[in-house]
Amino acid sequence: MTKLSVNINKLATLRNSRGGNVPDLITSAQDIEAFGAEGITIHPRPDERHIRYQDAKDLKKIVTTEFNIEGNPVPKFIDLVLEVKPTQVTLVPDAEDAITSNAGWDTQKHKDFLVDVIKTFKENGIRTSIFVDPDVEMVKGAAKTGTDRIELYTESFAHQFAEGHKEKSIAPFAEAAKMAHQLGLGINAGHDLNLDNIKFFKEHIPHLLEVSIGHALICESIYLGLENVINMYLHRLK
Ligand SMILES: CC(=O)[C@@H](O)[C@H](O)COP(=O)(O)O
Ligand SMILES: NCC(=O)COP(=O)(O)O
Repeated sequence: MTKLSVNINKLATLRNSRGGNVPDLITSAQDIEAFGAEGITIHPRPDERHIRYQDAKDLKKIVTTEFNIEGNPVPKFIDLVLEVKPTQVTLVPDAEDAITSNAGWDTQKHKDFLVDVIKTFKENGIRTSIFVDPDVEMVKGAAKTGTDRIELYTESFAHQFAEGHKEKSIAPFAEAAKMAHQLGLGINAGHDLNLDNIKFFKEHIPHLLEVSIGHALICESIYLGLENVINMYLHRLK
């Protein structure tokens, strides 16, 4: 059974674009859970361009499924996570100016740093996951950090899958996942997963515990909801 955690960054982007509180992230998260999602993911970035640090605190009060906070463990982020105490923290090596996450950890180069922060989070009862590329050596390095789980960075899979290279797209992920399972690591995955590629990914990655999906899920929701909403307006305008 693979849990679906919905990343609500894009709802915050929409809210912030108008300066008000529409859509309301609290109501949205509650509805997303009511519709069956098994987790809520947020990825506050240092510039707070979508999720604000205050959102993390407010969401903690109402999320009843798994609450997953992702981000680069800079001091401000570590303090936030220790205060909020989500179910899971996912560590991502984001550059400050990155448009979106674009690489996994070098788990060998950053081993000592990761060991330290992971220990701190685990001592506070927070499950840890670290974002890694589908590279067996990086998975082996992850196992040495003490993390509970890894999150496989699926951008390369999604890109190659969309170009029709299905077998090539999944091969490194299947290998990395096999190694992670052998080493006792839980397996999450995320980035650019969507309605077209998720079934294939799930079928080829055994022991997949959780996927976090945001950008595509919100775009798909807008598109698949358009017909319904346009008709509701037309009905009211009769
Ligand atoms: C780690 C990851 O892949 C996602 O959290 C993604 O980075 C979402 O962040 P943005 O919504 O800022 O693109
Ligand atoms: N961890 C990945 C995530 O939360 C969502 O990524 P995306 O679906 O917005 O690419």
